[in-house]
Amino acid sequence: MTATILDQIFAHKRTEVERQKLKIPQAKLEQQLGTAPKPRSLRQALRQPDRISLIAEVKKASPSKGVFLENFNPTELAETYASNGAAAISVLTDVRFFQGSLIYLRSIHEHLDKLGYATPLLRKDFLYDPYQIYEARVSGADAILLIVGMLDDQTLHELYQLTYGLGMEALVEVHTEDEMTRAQALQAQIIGINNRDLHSFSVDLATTQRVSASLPAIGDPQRPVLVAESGIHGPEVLPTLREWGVDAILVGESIVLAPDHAAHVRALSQNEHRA
Ligand SMILES: O=P(O)(O)OC[C@@H](O)[C@@H](O)c1c[nH]c2ccccc12
Repeated sequence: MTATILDQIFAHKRTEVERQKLKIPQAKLEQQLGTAPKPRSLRQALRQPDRISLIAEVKKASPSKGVFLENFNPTELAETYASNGAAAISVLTDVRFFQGSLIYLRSIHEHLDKLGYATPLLRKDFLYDPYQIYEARVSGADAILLIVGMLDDQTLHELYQLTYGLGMEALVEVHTEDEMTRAQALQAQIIGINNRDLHSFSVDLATTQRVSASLPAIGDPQRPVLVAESGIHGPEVLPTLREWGVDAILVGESIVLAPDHAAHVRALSQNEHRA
């Protein structure tokens, strides 16, 4: 089997995390927990009865498509998202492949705080080690991403418990029916279905419909908050997603590539469809 970009990402991530641990040991991060800002609830921000909520992503680049934004200003972008109706903001912190940074997360938190926005922030990265969860918390994350496909059940469980133990929430990402079964076994409260296959990078929106079929019925209080992730270009797909029982969408590329970021965020956020 040839090494995919995903394999390269994992291999490099290990090096990155081990290097960070030498710079700032976990004990040091744990000491900083006392002064870290109190997390806001992603779940509450996403679950609106009559609309699809938008998680807008601060995304400079991707491994499959390269750099999206030459003049990338993460705090300005986040401000545009928050002031135009995004319910939450996803901040990519992977350095090598997405050209993100934990520093962006921290500065976005500070910037929005100063402006009076309490928009929850999601740390978007390839998380596999408790160290990264502590890192997220002290950097101002309210929630983190856990990708089921890259974690064994024990690690998944451990990271999930730690996340909630530290007062944050997890967006548990799946791409297949099997992964959905594992997310449900975890009793995950927020489940994201990634329409993009992380191995081939091909995108198919129908993944959301297919993979969500095993969830409790729409309206059932046991049903987790459902997020459709990736490949969403414009508001025209929102009515269909609503029919499929989607509570929120996670959008990066189409926003950062839009000529007018604010207008595109507004278009994706203002979608009141009465059921
Ligand atoms: O840029 P898009 O197609 O709107 O997708 C956003 C988001 O879903 C995507 O960035 C993503 C979903 N899961 C991930 C895991 C790692 C890195 C990135 C991702």
